[in-house]
Amino acid sequence: MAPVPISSIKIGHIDDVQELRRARPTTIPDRFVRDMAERPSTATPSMHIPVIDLSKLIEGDRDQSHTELSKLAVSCEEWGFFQVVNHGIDKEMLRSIEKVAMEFFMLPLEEKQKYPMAPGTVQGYGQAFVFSENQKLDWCNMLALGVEPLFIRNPKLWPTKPANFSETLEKYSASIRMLCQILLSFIAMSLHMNNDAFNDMFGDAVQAVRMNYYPPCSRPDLVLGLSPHSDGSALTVLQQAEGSSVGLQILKDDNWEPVQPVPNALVINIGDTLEVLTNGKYKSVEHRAVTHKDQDRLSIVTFYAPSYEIELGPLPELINDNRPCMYRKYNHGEYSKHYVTNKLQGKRTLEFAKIQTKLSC
Ligand SMILES: COC(=O)C(/C=C/C1=C(C)CCCC1(C)C)=C/O[C@H]1C=C(C)C(=O)O1
Ligand SMILES: O=C(O)CCC(=O)C(=O)O
Ligand SMILES: [Fe+2]
Repeated sequence: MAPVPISSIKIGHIDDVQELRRARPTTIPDRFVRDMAERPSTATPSMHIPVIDLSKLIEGDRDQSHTELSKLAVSCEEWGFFQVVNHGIDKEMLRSIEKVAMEFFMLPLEEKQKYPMAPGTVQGYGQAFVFSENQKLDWCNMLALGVEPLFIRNPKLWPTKPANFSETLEKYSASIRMLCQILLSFIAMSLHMNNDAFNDMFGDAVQAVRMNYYPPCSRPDLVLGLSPHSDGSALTVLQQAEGSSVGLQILKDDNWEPVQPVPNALVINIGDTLEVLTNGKYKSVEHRAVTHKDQDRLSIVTFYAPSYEIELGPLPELINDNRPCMYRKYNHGEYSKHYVTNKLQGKRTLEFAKIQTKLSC
């Protein structure tokens, strides 16, 4: 995907938050301090998003799989989020990706800066989605990499330290890819569609990984770890590293609700692409990350989306009198370009595809 011309973007100096934390300034630099309306409130109760047991879907008896499939439908329709347990990915694999990611973030800044995320691009180490000097910054360091298909990879941005980084990421990504395909087949079934419908439609699916490291922040009440956004993917798989602080929040009934991690579960969320394909039946829900005063946090996020060539739009079987067509047809490559060239701003990116007037599809 073509990066935005670097010369056209003035983003100013971006402080590295791990270095900021180390320096322990008495005040938080202004570029990180959010306007009042955006600041996270402290006293929110922790709520439990639905938990789906994949083993019941795959090998449960008729009743179990039927009940779990209905739970999956409700999760996608009412929450846009669920946690999946018994997903088949070994604990060792989960720990090994956490270990290499953490080892990378703990390297000296000069080493990490060998893999810079250039302004206007989304791959490498740094802060993505920054397009102006007066944009507020997230209290987060990230390493984002395209994984599949091979042409989206930029091998120069794959860290050589720790030595087993690439091998671990390859193995992890292959198992997460399989999980996404399995989940998409059950999601299709939950919509009374053929189980292969999405996997066949997606072609050679695009897969990218983003590792987010949130150092502690002395004023978690003033900053955000990650700005509110919905994901542009079809599905996102989010791993909250073992021992991390609670940090993910989802917008539910106009309240920011923290997601309590379930040990070894993976958090799955519906991205904009499935919202469009299902004509808004399944929701791509806004979410953000907050920071903690004393604890750091690591999340490993996989975005899974159709091939760039694919033309998308609401599926005809999900358009009816009760649910008139909400989105126009578009090319997924164009949407990806639109997504990565705009700042994260709630669900605004999806306006790209929204039908504003009462046109038919
Ligand atoms: C920091 O990056 C993101 O948050 C992100 C980007 C993903 C990508 C890469 C790192 C490499 C090239 C492909 C892609 C754009 C997927 C979010 O990804 C979402 C946004 C879209 C669109 C999507 O499919 O996933
Ligand atoms: O770190 C988190 O919990 C949220 C990450 C996220 O939403 C993302 O990377 O898109
Ligand atoms: Fe996200």
